[in-house]
Amino acid sequence: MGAEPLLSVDGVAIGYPGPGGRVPAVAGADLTVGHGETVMLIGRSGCGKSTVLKAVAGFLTPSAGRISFHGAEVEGPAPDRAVVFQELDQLFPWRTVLGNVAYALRATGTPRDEARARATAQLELMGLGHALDRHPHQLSGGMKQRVAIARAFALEPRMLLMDEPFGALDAQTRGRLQAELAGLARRTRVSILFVTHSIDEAVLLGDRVVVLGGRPSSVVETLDVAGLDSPDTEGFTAARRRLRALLSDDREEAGRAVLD
Ligand SMILES: Nc1ncnc2c1ncn2[C@@H]1O[C@H](COP(=O)(O)OP(=O)(O)OP(=O)(O)O)[C@@H](O)[C@H]1O
Repeated sequence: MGAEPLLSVDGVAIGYPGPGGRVPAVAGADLTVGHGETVMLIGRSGCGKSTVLKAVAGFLTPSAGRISFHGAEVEGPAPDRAVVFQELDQLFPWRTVLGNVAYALRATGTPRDEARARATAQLELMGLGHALDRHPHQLSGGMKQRVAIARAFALEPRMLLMDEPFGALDAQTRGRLQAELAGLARRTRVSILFVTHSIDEAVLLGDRVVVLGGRPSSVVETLDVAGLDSPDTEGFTAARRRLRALLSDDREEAGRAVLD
């Protein structure tokens, strides 16, 4: 791991336009992601996880604070930060599986033949070699997410930004894709910032878990969960217990804020 983190989010605040002016969503996000590290972002629904991820992607501009990536301030989206969303309809429905992945490479300046070759190799690596000519409507949910992940990896980004990519999948498919992602991340040493609702997913996939809480939200705790990849172990259970406590505290706080 290099001395400087790949991603550094410092004192970031983000709001959205509301009827009476700007409504703050995130008040103080502070986190880092090191080279080759997987950092999970967790918090109750609506606490601003996706908002932070979108700002790192360059889709939203913070009203305060700073996001630096690979030594420069984030000024907009770029292929060095590839995004995978939860929605199963993030592929172009009129393009084939191969076309979807090759298109992303073409759009970032890769020559046609090289784009097709790289796309084919990545899709084969992810067990989709038999489905290159299919269209998205001919795929299962798990296959669609696998294509979206293949498309992101094909770009060879420095960082993957994943917004609940497995949230719409059944438990079995989710487990399979989690294992595949962990394997790919290990092999490629890509860095990952991953939003999840699931405590077990956070502990299983993460090196660290960043907990967002409060309203507007800020980082309430960061947990080291590196190496905890078996749910039956004492370390895994302790991390799960701590995260449950933090998340239920935050739900109580949120409830009080509504009642006050
Ligand atoms: N485009 C938008 N315009 C106005 N408000 C928004 C917009 N996007 C999000 N918000 C608000 O900002 C807050 C944070 O939303 P965000 O989607 O980042 O939360 P989240 O933690 O990712 O939620 P979830 O876990 O439910 O996906 C919420 O109160 C939400 O209603």
